[in-house]
Amino acid sequence: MSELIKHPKVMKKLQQEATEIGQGRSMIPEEDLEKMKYLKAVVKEALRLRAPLPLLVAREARHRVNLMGYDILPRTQVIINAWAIGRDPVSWKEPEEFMPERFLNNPIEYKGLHYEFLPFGAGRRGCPVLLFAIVLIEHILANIVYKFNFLLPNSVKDVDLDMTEANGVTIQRKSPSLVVASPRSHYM
Ligand code: HEM
Repeated sequence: MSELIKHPKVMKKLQQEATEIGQGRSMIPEEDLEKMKYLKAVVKEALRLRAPLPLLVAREARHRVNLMGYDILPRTQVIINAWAIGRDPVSWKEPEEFMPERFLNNPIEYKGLHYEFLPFGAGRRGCPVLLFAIVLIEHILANIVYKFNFLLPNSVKDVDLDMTEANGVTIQRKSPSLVVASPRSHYM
């Protein structure tokens, strides 16, 4: 939500898609989420730039491996930084920018097969509820942007929104998110 509020053009495009798919109904049903290609790109981009669990569950090396010149001995604890992987300039153009368009017509998925994008981890310790989490996020986001506009209070400008992240196991903004939600008239 913070990235959407900071990027009003992205929010507008997402709301246009929601209006098209919602067709004036009281709610966008789960079965229509598949048609919302821009929504899916927005969710992926948020997971790339703001990986909610930045460090994956720690692993232990089973064999000796040489990785980019580093010798990793058996039983070494390895911590994988999914947050940094999602911002690696080798894999991502303008990695610090929030640009959902990068995921349109792009086969990269978060299911643990594309190692440049691991918001849910990978392998046998990968997040077991990935599909449930994605449906929840998409369904809630589709419906709140369908029904509401969001403005920053106290004349704060979107460009000035402080996106500093707090330290912790999960990522969240350091300052609280204060927004004013107003109903969209007839969801238009
Ligand atoms: C946006 C939502 C979520 C994200 C981005 C996320 C991400 C992750 C990540 C990165 C891991 C570590 C994977 C690895 O090390 O390879 C993980 C593990 C796990 N997640 Fe999620 N998760 C989300 C939601 C949830 C929810 C809603 C639940 C429970 C209802 C959940 C339950 C778990 C559990 C139990 C593990 C540990 C699996 C294991 O160690 O074997 N996650 N999740």
